[in-house]
Amino acid sequence: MGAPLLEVKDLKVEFKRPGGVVHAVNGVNFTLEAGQSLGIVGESGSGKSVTMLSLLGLIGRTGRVVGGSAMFNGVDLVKMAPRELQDVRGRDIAVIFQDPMTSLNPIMKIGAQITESMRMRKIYSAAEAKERAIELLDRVGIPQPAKRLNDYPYQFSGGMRQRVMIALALALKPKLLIADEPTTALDVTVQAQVLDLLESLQDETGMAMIIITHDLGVATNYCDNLAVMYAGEIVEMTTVDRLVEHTSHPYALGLLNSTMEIGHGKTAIQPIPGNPPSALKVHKACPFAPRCRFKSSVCQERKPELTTVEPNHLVACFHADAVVKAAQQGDDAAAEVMLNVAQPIHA
Ligand SMILES: Nc1ncnc2c1ncn2[C@@H]1O[C@H](COP(=O)(O)OP(=O)(O)OP(=O)(O)O)[C@@H](O)[C@H]1O
Repeated sequence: MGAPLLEVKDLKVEFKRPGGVVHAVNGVNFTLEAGQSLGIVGESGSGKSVTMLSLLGLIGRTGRVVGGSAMFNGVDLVKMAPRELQDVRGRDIAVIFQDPMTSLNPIMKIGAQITESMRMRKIYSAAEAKERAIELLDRVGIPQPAKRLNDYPYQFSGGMRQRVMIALALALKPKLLIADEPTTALDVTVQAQVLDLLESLQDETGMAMIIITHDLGVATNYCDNLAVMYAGEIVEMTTVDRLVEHTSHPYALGLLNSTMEIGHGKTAIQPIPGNPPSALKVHKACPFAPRCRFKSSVCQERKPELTTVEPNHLVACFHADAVVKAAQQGDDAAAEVMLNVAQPIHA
């Protein structure tokens, strides 16, 4: 097999701010094959967006990639000059955001916005670009596409604006589409329509897709693989089926149990107690330990590495076996299992 489409190794991103340094991404590793879809899930502030935005040079003036690499199609995105990166962005990698207005220009007709990138790169003549814009709007489900080319973004509903943004993102046939909370602002019915559209577009075009979401239900329904992030790190990564059946990190188990339709208990939502740690802190021990019912003294002494437990299944937890056992036995048994494995904590 050839090189993956995207290979991120030990990526570290920081922000400087008056109160100190924000350690937003603390050594993230993952690979994505062409045509695959990866869901990145985790609570707010876990570093999902910054991981992806840093690859595209979109972390502003205070953000800095302080370590690692991101090989995409044979080039390291992290080392690219801003102009080169701008060229990759849009052509090979497209991004869509929760709020389409961050990508759409409110004072420009959408036809001109969709054709702009095609004309700038001189791939299509003006007439061909217009034809393709109509084709794209039609494909994303905008009725009367030729007529709507002359409308401004405010003339579309939220769901329709998201479809326009998808058309814009697909204009140059990207190899990778990054969707950052693509449907969070939409109502549930429209959410499903937009996600179904993304899924069928991915099948048609063969592009790879990364969906960043705090909604595990969305990720399990629409992705091949999942990466669970906590405190700026990936703590578990595997296929959707394996994550549900062999959940091995206590945080991933907590996320599953807090999602009614897919949780192991399948009876009631069980929220994860406590709060995520401050991003100003550098972690020498397991960052999840303070919230973890599986913790033992080692978790407070050292940080677990992301380790391969099975082909295509990586976990960063000293007690992964106990978590799997507890998850498979159901939650009532979890505490009992832990009585057997946990050593006392010396605070
Ligand atoms: N421009 C910035 N300046 C300073 N800190 C930032 C900046 N952008 C993000 N951060 C911090 O980086 C950390 C990771 O943020 P990120 O947006 O990646 O989280 P997330 O998992 O995507 O959360 P959400 O779902 O809320 O977007 C957070 O602690 C956040 O406060």
